[in-house]
Amino acid sequence: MASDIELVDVTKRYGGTKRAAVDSVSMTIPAGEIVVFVGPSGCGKTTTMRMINRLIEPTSGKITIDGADTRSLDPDELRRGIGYAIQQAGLFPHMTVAQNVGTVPGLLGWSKTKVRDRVDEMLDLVGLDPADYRDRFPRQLSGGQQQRVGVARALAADPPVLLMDEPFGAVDPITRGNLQDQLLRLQSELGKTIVFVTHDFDEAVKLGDRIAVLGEQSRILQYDTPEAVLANPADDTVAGFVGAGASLKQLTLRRVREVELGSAVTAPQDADATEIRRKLDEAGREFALLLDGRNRPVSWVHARNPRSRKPVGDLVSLQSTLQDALEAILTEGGAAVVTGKRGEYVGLVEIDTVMGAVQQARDDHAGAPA
Ligand SMILES: Nc1ncnc2c1ncn2[C@@H]1O[C@H](COP(=O)(O)OP(=O)(O)OP(=O)(O)O)[C@@H](O)[C@H]1O
Repeated sequence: MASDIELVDVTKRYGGTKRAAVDSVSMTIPAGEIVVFVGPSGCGKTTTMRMINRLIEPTSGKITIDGADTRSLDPDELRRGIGYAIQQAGLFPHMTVAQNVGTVPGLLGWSKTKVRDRVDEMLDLVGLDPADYRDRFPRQLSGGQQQRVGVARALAADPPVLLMDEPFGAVDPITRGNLQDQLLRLQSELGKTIVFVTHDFDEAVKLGDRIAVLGEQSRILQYDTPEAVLANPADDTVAGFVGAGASLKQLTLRRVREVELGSAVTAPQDADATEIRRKLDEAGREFALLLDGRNRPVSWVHARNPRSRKPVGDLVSLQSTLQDALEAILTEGGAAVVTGKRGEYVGLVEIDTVMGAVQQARDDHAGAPA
């Protein structure tokens, strides 16, 4: 279950300020997508997001969720239908994990057993063993665990809409990466409409189905898919946000399974030198990939010296990104070896394929020069 969100000429002027914090923003957030607001500090991201659940009341303009004008709804009721996760999780310190996660279902009048089951289900979903964590207090959790509980709480009442304001801002980069992966996994099952605020353009690229790059007063500088924003930034400000390495970032968006794989000359690892040389001569290649009895890559051999073998190091899977493949190509030299579900050899990613993918993204999104 997911809902469209529509903002029409939404403006927020805080009391006592001359300039609007958010000036006449209009946008549609499609049902079931993750839309990321990214922009500099103070540009109005949080204000724009909080107007959706009326934690901040718009000065003018209209916001609808599934066509219903949010002004026509009771704010408390509206907020119960919208999950909300914020930086540092915002957990109630005097409540246990279970009480935190169960807050909204409790307010909605669910029975005790139903709330308890739901809490356990949500903790499982975000990778925390309920038996271990249910009765802890927030201070007894790491930063990353608190963030997970924050996400579990936001999801507990199964709201069609989720607002996430820098929810992973306060954790180290590795935990942050794990939390992002987990959110993407959850979203592939849940298909919520998610509005996500971040300062971090790389996070926006990773998570967003679409990115709204916001400037001063939440002016929308560009609203498009990450691929399109990277390949063709709308103006210099957006280009500045994209930063250096746009091509490398493009590669994080493409998976190995999406490109045509090359093939290596292969031989069983116990093949003799003459046999290997014959195969290489036939194919006009220099290197052969030796496989074990279950077709798993073991080592590379060179035609000139078939007895000296170089173990295969970095492998990539069909799920890996092309950036992972490039990394493997650079460390391994030559090509990245791709393996399937059971570790079996399925093909190679070569450097030309990687370069072709970057070029293709540019061609696909080539617009009028900004
Ligand atoms: N309660 C308030 N009263 C007056 N001005 C406010 C208030 N809250 C925010 N502002 C101003 O509104 C503008 C937008 O703030 P907002 O928090 O929405 O920006 P943001 O893009 O989320 O920033 P950050 O990334 O730093 O969190 C800022 O200039 C801020 O100073």
